[in-house]
Amino acid sequence: MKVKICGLRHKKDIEAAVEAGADYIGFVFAKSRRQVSLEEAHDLATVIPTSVKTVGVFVNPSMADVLQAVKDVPLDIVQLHGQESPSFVETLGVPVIKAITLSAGTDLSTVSLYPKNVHFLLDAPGSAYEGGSGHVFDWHAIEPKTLPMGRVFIAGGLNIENVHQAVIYFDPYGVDVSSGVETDGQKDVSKIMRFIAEAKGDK
Ligand SMILES: O=C(O)c1ccccc1N[C@@H]1O[C@H](COP(=O)(O)O)[C@@H](O)[C@H]1O
Repeated sequence: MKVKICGLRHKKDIEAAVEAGADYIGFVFAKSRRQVSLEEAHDLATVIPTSVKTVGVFVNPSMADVLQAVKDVPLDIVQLHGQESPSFVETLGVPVIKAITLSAGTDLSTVSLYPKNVHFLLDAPGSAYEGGSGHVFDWHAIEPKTLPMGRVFIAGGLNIENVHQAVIYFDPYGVDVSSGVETDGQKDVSKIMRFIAEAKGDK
């Protein structure tokens, strides 16, 4: 099971996540209380080994901004959390995780319109920002077999208590967390380590 820890802003948290076995480290460039600048992400990325992928999170960015970040940080993958179209993703030409926010009436048939190498991330709708709300979407509104689960990350309100259930229910490619590994709005190293162990089943 792949694990992405998102919204990291301090080297000590990144080092703990890498040490515990995180596969992806996410930097939020979108408007958020977790937002980092390109310069900050570049400095933070110096403690990430090449075996761990760096992911930049954007909401409806310009192509130029994304490509600048890919080059400057550098980023391995771009996570698009807005209404970015299949043609935007195709033209971008870099590895993409496309977020799909799930609420009543979300049309999942759009998934098939994106390039076949795109990964998807299922998330709850945002509240203050476009993501990272800590809210869980209605898992049972989704029939896992209708989605390419080998290319899907589950996100949205995951934490130490529910991540094992999410892994069993969806059997996804990976899981993704931000709020659930925080205490009082700050990343919590102990929660990061326990989350990764729970997700990977090596408690
Ligand atoms: O984390 C944010 O602040 C954020 C802001 C804007 C778009 C996406 C964002 N985060 C992504 O949302 C998922 C779910 O977050 P949570 O675990 O429910 O807090 C997170 O993993 C990020 O990929």
